[in-house]
Amino acid sequence: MPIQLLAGMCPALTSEILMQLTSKGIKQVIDFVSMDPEKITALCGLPFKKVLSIRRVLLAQYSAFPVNGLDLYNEALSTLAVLSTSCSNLDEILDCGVYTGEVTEFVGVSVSGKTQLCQSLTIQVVGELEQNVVYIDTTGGWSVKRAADITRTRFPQKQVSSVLSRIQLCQCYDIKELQECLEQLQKSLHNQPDCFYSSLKLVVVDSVSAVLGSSFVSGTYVEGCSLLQSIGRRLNALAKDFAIAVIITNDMVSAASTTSTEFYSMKPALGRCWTFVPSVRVVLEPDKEPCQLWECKYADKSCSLFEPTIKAIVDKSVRSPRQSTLLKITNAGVANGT
Ligand SMILES: Nc1ncnc2c1ncn2[C@@H]1O[C@H](COP(=O)(O)OP(=O)(O)OP(=O)(O)O)[C@@H](O)[C@H]1O
Repeated sequence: MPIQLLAGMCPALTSEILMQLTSKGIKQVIDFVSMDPEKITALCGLPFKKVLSIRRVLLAQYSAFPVNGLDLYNEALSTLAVLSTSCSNLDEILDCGVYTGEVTEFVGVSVSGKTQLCQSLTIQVVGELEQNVVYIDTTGGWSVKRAADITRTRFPQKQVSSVLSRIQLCQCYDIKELQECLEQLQKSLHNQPDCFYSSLKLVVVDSVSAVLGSSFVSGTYVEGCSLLQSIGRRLNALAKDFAIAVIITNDMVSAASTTSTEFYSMKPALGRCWTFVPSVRVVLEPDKEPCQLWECKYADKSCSLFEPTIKAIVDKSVRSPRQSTLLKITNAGVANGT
């Protein structure tokens, strides 16, 4: 803040003193309060006591209220929540579940179970914790029938319609729509137009990589990257500012391998400019060939017999080491694998 703006606000800071300060290069309030008062006295030829009194007034009026480390720690604890996934294997590798204030990413090839996991977690949060969820679907993968089936199997005593009414579904099919949707969500969380937002604990984006293609095709590569980074920042801001858990999914794509034994290897579609976004990244690897899983994905009847097993590997985490576990997709959603 320029020191000139304080003219008339602090009686001791007269226009002559302001001129003397600015002529000696002390142009910002921060320059004044951070400089040694004796140095200011010598530099500007001002009385030492006057400099001290101006400094005291400025510090009292304009500095932030001091908070100690313990208060900050307690505040962080009170806003932190860990949402259990209902699957003990997954909770174990995630250090008890999905954390509010963080972005958790699930990466995997097509049919590796990313959407099933997102739907499963959503039903868990609305059914068990009775908290609200915003589900942003960019692939058309959200299925009300599947959500209702998981609800009926997991919470037979609850009314499906009342559980599902806690979910707000948003469909976006390009990166700009996604950006607008997140912007709108941030505004709604600030203004709280209805009580839905005060109990919002989870935001799901399935998938971020699916909206990437359209923007890279229609715009330049740099434009696509900057849009992607702004989405990443927005997701993190949502998580941190409103103590919400954010779950996103990311596809795997083949890329030229750096080892001499393989021609290509699989890599997350959202590349380097995305790596700073998630605090936790879990890679999902199905045990079956994708073609078998595709058959099952589009043949509803066989799914319950099939129950594919998925290996979940923690690839990045601020808490737990790299570890893996087995999961299974069942009629009741994601469960422990054998
Ligand atoms: N009711 C069910 N019971 C058991 N397994 C199921 C059921 N419904 C779907 N599946 C399994 O879930 C898998 C599909 O997972 P999902 O659609 O979550 O994949 P995905 O990683 O999101 O794929 P994509 O990236 O193509 O959207 C299939 O292997 C299918 O067999």
